[in-house]
Amino acid sequence: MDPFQSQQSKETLVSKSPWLTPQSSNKPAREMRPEPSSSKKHDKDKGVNVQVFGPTSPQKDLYDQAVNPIVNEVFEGYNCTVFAYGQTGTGKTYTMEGGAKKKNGEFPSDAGVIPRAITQIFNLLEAQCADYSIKVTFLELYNEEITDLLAPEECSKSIEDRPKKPLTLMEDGKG
Ligand SMILES: Nc1ncnc2c1ncn2[C@@H]1O[C@H](COP(=O)(O)OP(=O)(O)OP(=O)(O)O)[C@@H](O)[C@H]1O
Repeated sequence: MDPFQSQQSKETLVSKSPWLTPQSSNKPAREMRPEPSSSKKHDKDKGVNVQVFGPTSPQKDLYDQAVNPIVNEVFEGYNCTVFAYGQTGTGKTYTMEGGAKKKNGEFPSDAGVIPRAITQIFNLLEAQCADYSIKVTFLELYNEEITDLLAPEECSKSIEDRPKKPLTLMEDGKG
């Protein structure tokens, strides 16, 4: 899955969409907020947009420090993006998807950002006893071509057998 690719140990970039963020003038920027005490060791990184974790950082630490606060901000009305990139084979898929499935309702230690974020979202919704609906899209952007990986007519076939169905890029009314 390439739209949410990440390199865990070298470059993991987490950002909000500033042009879509409501009430941004009333809110301090995320990187200027007080950090939890657990991230004291990253004091030197405060105020910078890109923070680097060491190569031995476990999936949970990366999630708790970099992504958990972003998901909370979604519930405050922000549009957020977890954007990750890196050279081929550096661990983007591993970081985002993780290496194994849930066992006995518990995440394995190598569960990635996506299952952890989905769990956090549903936990927050359940805690609010909210009526909610959730929409999910899963797009592949490869060689400047966008493909809808959840297109219904393709789901009956295995991934290898599915013909690529490119989507058309369109602008909204504001260009
Ligand atoms: N932090 C990690 N711990 C253990 N194994 C890892 C870690 N990061 C990556 N790997 C392993 O390294 C290999 C390459 O990782 P991965 O496929 O995630 O890279 P990628 O950046 O998505 O590659 P590509 O750009 O080619 O799709 C995989 O076998 C993955 O399981």
